[in-house]
Amino acid sequence: MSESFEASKVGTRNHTVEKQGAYLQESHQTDSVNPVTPAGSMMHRSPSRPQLDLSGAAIHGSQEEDRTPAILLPNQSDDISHFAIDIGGSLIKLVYFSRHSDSSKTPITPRKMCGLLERRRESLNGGSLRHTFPVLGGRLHFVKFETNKINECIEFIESKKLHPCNIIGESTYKDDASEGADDGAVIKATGGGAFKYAELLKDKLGVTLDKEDEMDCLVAGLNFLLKTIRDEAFTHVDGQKQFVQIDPNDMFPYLLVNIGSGVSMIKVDGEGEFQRVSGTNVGGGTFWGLGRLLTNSKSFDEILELSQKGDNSAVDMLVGDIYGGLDYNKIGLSASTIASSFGKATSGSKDLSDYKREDIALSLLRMISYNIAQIAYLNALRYGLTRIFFGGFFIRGHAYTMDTISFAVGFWSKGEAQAMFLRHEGFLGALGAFLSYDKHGLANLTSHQFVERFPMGAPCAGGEIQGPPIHDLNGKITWMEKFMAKGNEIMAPVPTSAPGTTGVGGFGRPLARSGSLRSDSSAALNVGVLWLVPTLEPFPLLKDPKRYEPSTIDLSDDDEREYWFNILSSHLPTLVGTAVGSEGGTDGAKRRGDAFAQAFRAHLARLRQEPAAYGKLSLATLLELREECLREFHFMDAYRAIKQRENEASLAVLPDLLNELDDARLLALIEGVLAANIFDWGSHACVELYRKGTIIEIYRMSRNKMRRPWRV
Ligand SMILES: Nc1ncnc2c1ncn2[C@@H]1O[C@H](COP(=O)(O)OP(=O)(O)O)[C@@H](O)[C@H]1O
Ligand SMILES: CC(C)(COP(=O)(O)O)[C@@H](O)C(=O)NCCC(=O)O
Repeated sequence: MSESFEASKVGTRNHTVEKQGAYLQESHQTDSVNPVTPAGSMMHRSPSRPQLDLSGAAIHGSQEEDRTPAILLPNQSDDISHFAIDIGGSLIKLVYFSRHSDSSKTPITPRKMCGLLERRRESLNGGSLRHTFPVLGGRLHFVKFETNKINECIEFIESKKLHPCNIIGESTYKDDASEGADDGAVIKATGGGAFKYAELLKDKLGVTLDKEDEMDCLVAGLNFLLKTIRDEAFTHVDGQKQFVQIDPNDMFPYLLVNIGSGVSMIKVDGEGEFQRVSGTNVGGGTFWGLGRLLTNSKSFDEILELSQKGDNSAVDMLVGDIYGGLDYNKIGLSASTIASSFGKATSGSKDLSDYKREDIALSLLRMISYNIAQIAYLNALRYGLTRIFFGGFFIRGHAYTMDTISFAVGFWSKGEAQAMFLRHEGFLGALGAFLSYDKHGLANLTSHQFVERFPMGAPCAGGEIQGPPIHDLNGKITWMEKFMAKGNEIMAPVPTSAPGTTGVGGFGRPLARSGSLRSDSSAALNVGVLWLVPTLEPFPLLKDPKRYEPSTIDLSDDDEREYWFNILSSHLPTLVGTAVGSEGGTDGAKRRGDAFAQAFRAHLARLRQEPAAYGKLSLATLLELREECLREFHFMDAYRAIKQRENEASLAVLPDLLNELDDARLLALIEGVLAANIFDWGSHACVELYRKGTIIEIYRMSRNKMRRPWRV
């Protein structure tokens, strides 16, 4: 039981909050798909739903000393971190997996793991391991690097030890005498760099790249995201982000426009059924390359930042410039429509240095975005498609870019087609490559089996680690303290971008809400860490599990959101006190408590700026975020001390209570559970009751007074 909120919510709102408890842990068997690519090549997927191999399971460490000893599953075939890589013309994208378990408690080194796997293989006569592919509980991380700094990527892989074992458990250690030891790990790779850098990766990491086709991977990655990840796709119009619920049974056809260095346009008709229908060499590389030359910017983000302060009418030739300030009404062009991007620069009297870098940056961004959007629309028209997904890192979650593309698609299609964007925009290929490992069976997972988390840890991009390493608690706290001491506001690891107005007919200056973009490294580009909980299944007695929505308080309403943000902020000191108290109130716990408060405040600040930053915001997701934040700072149960006290009080009155109960025991039990559940979510009335009385009184009140539309 937890006292979640202090401040009042009495009477004014009448919400029903259900806990996300409608999932239960169970594994079940589903058939896998074996999609056929257009070229006729089979995309291999796991033939069966995975099982945990529990044989030989043993407690690791002493049960007396350790309250939560780790359980070793020595015969579990693939408890290994590993990755897939997409090496593009501009950026390297890495998707890597890490196990759930606390590595400090289960010090299984990759070498040990290889040994375990070798023994396992021997015991199976080298046979069936390849055919048992358990889906693992663990986390999927998303990281990117600049391709021209590939060595930083290699260092990252080495530092995280992602590469020592290959996907079928073959040892990669040169000194290991076992069969296959010289083969090295086999890593799934896509993008042109999978060919270009194969030798380099072999030399430096000893890994062999198993190349997967780039288009196959893009499509597989996007299909997976649309089917599996909640709040993946969204529209972006006039600075407003709106998540789109995609029906997994009605996803096709659609057009994927992947804006990387160049642009590929792919018509997707089904799982593994697609055709690259078009492309253009005027893409993200063009923007970055030309932009660098023209503005002398040092980074991609610098150009985006410049563009936020620019006025393109100083560079672009507008219809009004040509028509003496008039609209060209007959063909529907207003005076402010861009007639010719960079058209004003034809004037012989001006040099590059006479133009403002900001204006050039905006003009370029609009030129490239409009052009791609227009080609996309024409292809959608050509094939009768109305849904267009834009991916690739050119988008970079940048509001102005998305608004511009949306405007152009809407304008040209007269509202018939819709531009949609993706939170994992640039990771489609890497994800597709990761999914192509036979063993995961990931493609069969459902949205219930993923949870996205946004840790305060160190997002890493371009080789630079921002903030503390994700698993180092002490480093993380020190980092928080350092910033607190400086009086700096720590922002959660996601970027803000300035929404602005745009339009074919307008040249309005973008309205920068924040002064600057958050650094690309801190961005993690609206992408959190995906936790795989493959054993989660929807509660089978739900009337319509697909439509079940556990979060009933939607925080997209400004007032509602502000209300809850204030409640959570004002309750924070009490929560920290409770959490620290539950850990004995030690100095160490206080330090962690302060760091937790700082981290959670940073998340709230981030969400105040951009409520949809982490997906659709509801009260349930906000509370989960807070819980996750507590766990990040190792408060596994903030209410432990209260629970202990309450349990003791409850046990003291239990005999009397049992005597009171009549035949309706089951009903009483369910009512009690529901009452506790409601209390858990912090109704003010319950909190007050709890202050004045005891748990037994709450229970009695729930039985006698509360009348809800329960079925029992
Ligand atoms: N930090 C960055 N460095 C370079 N390019 C970036 C960065 N962030 C976004 N971009 C944009 O992303 C494009 C690359 O997108 P991406 O989808 O990774 O394609 P590719 O596979 O060709 O590398 C670049 O051309 C540039 O427009
Ligand atoms: C060659 C590519 C598939 C490589 O992918 P990228 O690294 O740009 O993501 C892409 O750059 C592209 O589709 N270029 C456009 C070529 C054209 O159709 O004109």
